[in-house]
Amino acid sequence: MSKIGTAEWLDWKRLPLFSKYDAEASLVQMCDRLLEEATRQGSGDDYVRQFLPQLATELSCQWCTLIERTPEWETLFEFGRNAAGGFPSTLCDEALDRDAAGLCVDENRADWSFMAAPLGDVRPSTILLVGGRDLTAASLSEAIIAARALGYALSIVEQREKHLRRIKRLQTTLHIASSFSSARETQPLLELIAKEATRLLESERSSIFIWDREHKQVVACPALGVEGNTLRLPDDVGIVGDVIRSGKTICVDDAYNDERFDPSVDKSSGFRTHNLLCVPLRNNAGELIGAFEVMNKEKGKADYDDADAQSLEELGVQAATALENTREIEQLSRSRDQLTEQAKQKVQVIGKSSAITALRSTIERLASTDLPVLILGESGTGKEVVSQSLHYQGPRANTPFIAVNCAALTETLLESELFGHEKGAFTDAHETRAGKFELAEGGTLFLDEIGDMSPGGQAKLLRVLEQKVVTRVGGSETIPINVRVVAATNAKLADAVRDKKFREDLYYRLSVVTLDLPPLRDRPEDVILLAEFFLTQFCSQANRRLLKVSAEAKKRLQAHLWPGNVRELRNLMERVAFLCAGDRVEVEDLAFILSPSRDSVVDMSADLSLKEASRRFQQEYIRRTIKRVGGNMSETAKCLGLHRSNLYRKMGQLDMHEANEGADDEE
Ligand SMILES: Nc1ncnc2c1ncn2[C@@H]1O[C@H](COP(=O)(O)OP(=O)(O)OP(=O)(O)O)[C@@H](O)[C@H]1O
Repeated sequence: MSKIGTAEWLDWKRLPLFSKYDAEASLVQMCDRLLEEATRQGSGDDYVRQFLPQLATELSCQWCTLIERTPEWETLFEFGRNAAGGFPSTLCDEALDRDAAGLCVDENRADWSFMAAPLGDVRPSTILLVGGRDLTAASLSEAIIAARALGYALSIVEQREKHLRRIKRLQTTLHIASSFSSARETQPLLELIAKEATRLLESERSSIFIWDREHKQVVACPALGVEGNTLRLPDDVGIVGDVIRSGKTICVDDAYNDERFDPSVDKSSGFRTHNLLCVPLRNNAGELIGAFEVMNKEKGKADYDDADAQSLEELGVQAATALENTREIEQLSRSRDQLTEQAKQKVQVIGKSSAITALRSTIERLASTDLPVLILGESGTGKEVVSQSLHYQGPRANTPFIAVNCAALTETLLESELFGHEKGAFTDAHETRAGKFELAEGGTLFLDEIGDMSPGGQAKLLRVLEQKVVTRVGGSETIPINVRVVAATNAKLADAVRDKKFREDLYYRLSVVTLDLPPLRDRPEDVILLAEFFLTQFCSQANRRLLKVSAEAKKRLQAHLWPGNVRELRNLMERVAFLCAGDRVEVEDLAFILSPSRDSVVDMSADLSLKEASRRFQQEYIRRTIKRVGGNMSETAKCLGLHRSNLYRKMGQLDMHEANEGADDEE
C-alpha cells in the first residue's frame, strides 16, 4: 500500500467557473464527446477505453484508472502504468466518503502523486484515480469534471443495456408464450414451462407448484428426480409456502442459510439448491394458482435480481394462462369422450336375425372407411340408426354427426341449409350462417329422404361432392370440406333414376355401398329383442322397475305385422312402459294398443277442453293414417292433404315423437 502525505481537496460544488479560454475548456469538450459517444453507442465500453488515454494526456498523468469499491477496490478500466506501484486506498476511501476530489503525494516517491475523484451519485462506489509526476492541485477541477462525465456516460450505457436486456427478455417471453399456446395437454406443457424458465432465467432447474387449496397442498410438477415426477407438499412449508401465503416474490441467495428454506424437496429429488427465486403464479383473473420457482443461477452469473423476478413473474402469467387453457381443453375432451361414449351406447343396431347380424359386421367394416353409403329401407326400419352406427364406430366418432331431412326442406331452403348463407343473401338472411356441410366438418352428414330432393338440389349436391368445397349462398369464397356423406331413402331410388326423377350420376356417387334394411315383418326373431331393448329404455325414463313381457304377450308381438316397422314397435313399448298397470306386460296390455278398433278410439271420458280433445283426436288420426299406409310419411301427408314438411311441423306441434324421429332437421 502506498503511503500518502496530506491531501488537498476540492468538491464539485466548489468547482470554480471557467471560460472557454481556460485550460479546462478543452477537457469539457472531451467530456462532451464522451457523453455523445455513450449516448450513440448501444452497449460496450469502447468509449471509456478511448477516453482514458485522452484524459491522461489532458491531465499530463502517466496512469489513469476507474476503480470500484465492492467493498474491496476492483479495477474496471486502466490506462498507463502506476510507477509508484502502490495503491492509495486511504485517499480513495476518503474521496468517496467526502464526495470530493483529492490530491496527495506518494510518501515513498516524492515525484509521484495520486489524484482521486468520485464519479458522483449515478455511480456511488466508483472513482477516477490517476497517478503521475507532475500532478498539481490545479488539476483537481479537471479530474472532478472528467469523473462526473465518466459517471454519467457509464450510467447512460448501463441504463441502455438494462433496457436492451429487458426488451430481449420480453421478446423471448413472447416467443416462449406462443410455444405454450399451442400445447394441448397439461403434462407436456408443464415440462415445457420448466424447460423455458430454466433457459430464460439462466438457471439449473425450475419447478411449478400448483396449489391444491382443497387439500391444503402444493403439487410440484414436474418434480424432476422424484419418482412418478410429481410431489405433494403441505402448502404452508418452505419458501413456496411463504410465497403462497404472502402472494409475494422471494429471492434467496444462500438457501441452506435461510431459515424459510425447506430442504425436504432437495432430499426427495437428490438436488442441491444454492440460490433460488420463487414468484407467485397467477391466472389471467389475478387469482393465485401456485408458485413458480427457478433454482441455482448459472455459475459465473450474478445472483437473481429484480429484473429476473420481473421476467419470471411475466413468464408465470403466460404459463398460468396456458395451463388453464390445457386444463379446459382436457376437461372438454373428457366430456366430449363421455358424450361420444354415451351416444355410442345409445346407438345400437339390435337384432339377432341373420340379416341384422350381417348388417352389423358390414357396418363394422365400413365404419373405418370414408366410402359413401346409401341406406335403403321402409320408413322406420332403422336407416338413421345404421348411419349413426357407421359414424360412432369409426374414426370420426368424436366429430359431429349432422342429419338433414331433405324432404322437409323446400328447394330454396335446402341450398342455404346445406351450404350456408352470407348475411343479406336473401330477405331473411339477417346473419351469416354456416351450412350443415360446414357444421359436419370432419364428421358425417346424414342426408335422409334423399329421394325427395329436388332436381336443382341434386345438381348442387353433386357439385359439392365432386369438388369437396362449398360456397355459401350469396358468398364467393369456397370453403373446403372433409365430410363423410351417408344418404338414405325409403323410395325405390333405382326406379327414380330410371324414371329420370333422380340423377344417375348422383345416384352412383352416393351408392358406392348400398345397405338394404329388411322390414321388421321379415325378421320376426328380432321383435322380442327390440321390444325388450325399448322397454328397458322407457322403464328407466318412466322411473319404474323393468317390466317383464309374458309369453302370451311375446306371441302377440311376433304375430303382428308391424307396418310401421321398428318405429311402431318402439312407440308401442313407450306407451306400454308408461301405461302398463302391473309388473308384467300381458297380452291385454298390447291388445288394447294394437287392436285396430281401439287404435281409432280417443279417450273422451275425461273433462277435456275442446282444444285438448281436438289435439288428441288429431294425434290419433295422424297415427292411424301412418299405420294405414305402412309408415310411409309421404303417403301419409298425401292422404291428409298436407305437404310432407307441413305434416312434420304439425306432428311437432302435437308433441308427437314420431315427428322428431322422422324430421330431425325440419324447418
Ligand atoms: N335395429 C335397431 N335397433 C335399435 N333401434 C332401432 C333399430 N331399428 C330402428 N330402431 C329405432 O326405431 C326408430 C326408427 O328408426 P330410424 O329413425 O332409424 O328409422 P328410419 O328408417 O330412418 O325411418 P324414416 O325413413 O322414417 O326416417 C328409432 O327410434 C330407432 O332408434
